[in-house]
Amino acid sequence: MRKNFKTLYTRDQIAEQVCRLGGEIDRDYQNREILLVCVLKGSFLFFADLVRAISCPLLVDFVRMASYGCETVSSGIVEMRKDLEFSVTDREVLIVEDIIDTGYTLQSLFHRLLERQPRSLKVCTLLDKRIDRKVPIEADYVGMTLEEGFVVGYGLDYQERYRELPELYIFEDPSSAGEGRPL
Ligand SMILES: O=P(O)(O)OC[C@H]1O[C@H](OP(=O)(O)OP(=O)(O)O)[C@H](O)[C@@H]1O
Ligand code: HPA
Ligand SMILES: [Mg+2]
Repeated sequence: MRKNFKTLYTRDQIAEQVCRLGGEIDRDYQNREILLVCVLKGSFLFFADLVRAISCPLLVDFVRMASYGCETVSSGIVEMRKDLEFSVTDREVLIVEDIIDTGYTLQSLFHRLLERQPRSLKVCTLLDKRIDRKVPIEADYVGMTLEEGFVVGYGLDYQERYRELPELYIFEDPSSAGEGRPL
């Protein structure tokens, strides 16, 4: 293992939480159709696993939000680079995020979708990092809480790298980006 990657959650630990979340969502939606919204890019692997852990009927759609660029600190300016294709009006909508950190990304998306008058609007996040939260926004379904650190792997990036790693890691040394990968 390279010293700049510290394992946060293994594949099995992630799978266990995804399975739990799928069960909670099934219990709450009671077989009603859900429009699941994948927040690209970071959520793509979590989303792909979560849809297969849910038994309710569902539709999938994708938005692209971005605020971090190449930094590990949010710019606070959230761009919607790709909108949904489905209308959310009168649908049961569930936003699927990989991580809530400052909350700026989710807040921006949540308010945009709320204006379109969904029947319900909820949030599921794999990781909830509360320490740097700048706006009061909470998820309805949380995989794991995170105390501190910048996370990569399982969809999450640092400067667009490491999304493909199957586990979640704390990335300890941004200055070494690109030099190594966990072995
Ligand atoms: O709560 P916040 O501080 O807003 O941070 C969370 C968001 O930041 C990351 O997206 P990013 O802007 O890096 O785009 P990406 O998903 O393409 O990596 C992450 O995937 C979340 O969507
Ligand atoms: O810890 C993180 N990792 C990757 N992207 C992020 N965006 C906000 N926080 C993070
Ligand atoms: Mg990112």
